Amino acid sequence: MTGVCFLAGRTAALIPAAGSGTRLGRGPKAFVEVAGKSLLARSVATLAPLVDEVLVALPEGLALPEGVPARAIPGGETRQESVWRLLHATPADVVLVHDAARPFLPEGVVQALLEAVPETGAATAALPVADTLVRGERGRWADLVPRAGLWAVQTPQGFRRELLLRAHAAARAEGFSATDDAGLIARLGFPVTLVPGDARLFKVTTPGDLALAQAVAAVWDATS
Ligand SMILES: Nc1ccn([C@@H]2O[C@H](COP(=O)(O)OP(=O)(O)OP(=O)(O)O)[C@@H](O)[C@H]2O)c(=O)n1
Ligand SMILES: C[C@](O)(CO)[C@H](O)COP(=O)(O)O
Repeated sequence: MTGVCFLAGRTAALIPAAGSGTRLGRGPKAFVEVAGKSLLARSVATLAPLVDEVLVALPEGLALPEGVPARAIPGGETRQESVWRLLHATPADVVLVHDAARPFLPEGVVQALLEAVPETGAATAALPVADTLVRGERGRWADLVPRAGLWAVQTPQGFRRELLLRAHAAARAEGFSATDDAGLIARLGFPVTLVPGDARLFKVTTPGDLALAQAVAAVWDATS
């Protein structure tokens, strides 16, 4: 174990990076570069010094970019399937699942997650919702959604690996799919700790996000 000494056992970062980046429209998204560095390389750079190993799920037939300190496996058809495969590729006791598509990961968020996991077995970075929320119908305002108590869920998400494996296995057995891993745990009735996330942890999803990422990179690269 390298950076964190309050956890017993081995820790692995699992990075689902096998998506096709359809909404961004620039090919496999993990390989898209921002200020000369791929989204994947940026995500790995924060995590590698804080865990024992980094595992990445890549699109079939693609290899890791040179110099990325990780081990790669082929990903699946969905994010959930990619994480399922990653979970089977490590013996680690604690896993941090982090989207390659969230390239600006403050170290403090990782440390907070690693401190939270021993308490409940599951924790996620998340931010309280700051905007007014509304349900729309055919482009028109239908109902106001009270935002009190609502959080926007980010990654990383940290888990005892056995617990996350159990949650994934249950979901697979029932044909259930979720947009993230913490949701699979909560669905079984287990607690998930909400750890303060960070605005810079936004997910690069659309071309507009890529423009924002270019601007953040200018500051990030100059200060970290
Ligand atoms: N079959 C898949 C699909 C997604 N991911 C990963 O899950 C993360 C979040 O997914 P998303 O942002 O939706 O990425 P894409 O699936 O690539 O985007 P899109 O839905 O626009 O195609 C990304 O790091 C992506 O690479 C994955 O590992 N395997
Ligand atoms: C896992 C996630 O990033 C948490 O917010 C999100 O659910 C991924 O969603 P996507 O539609 O697969 O990008």
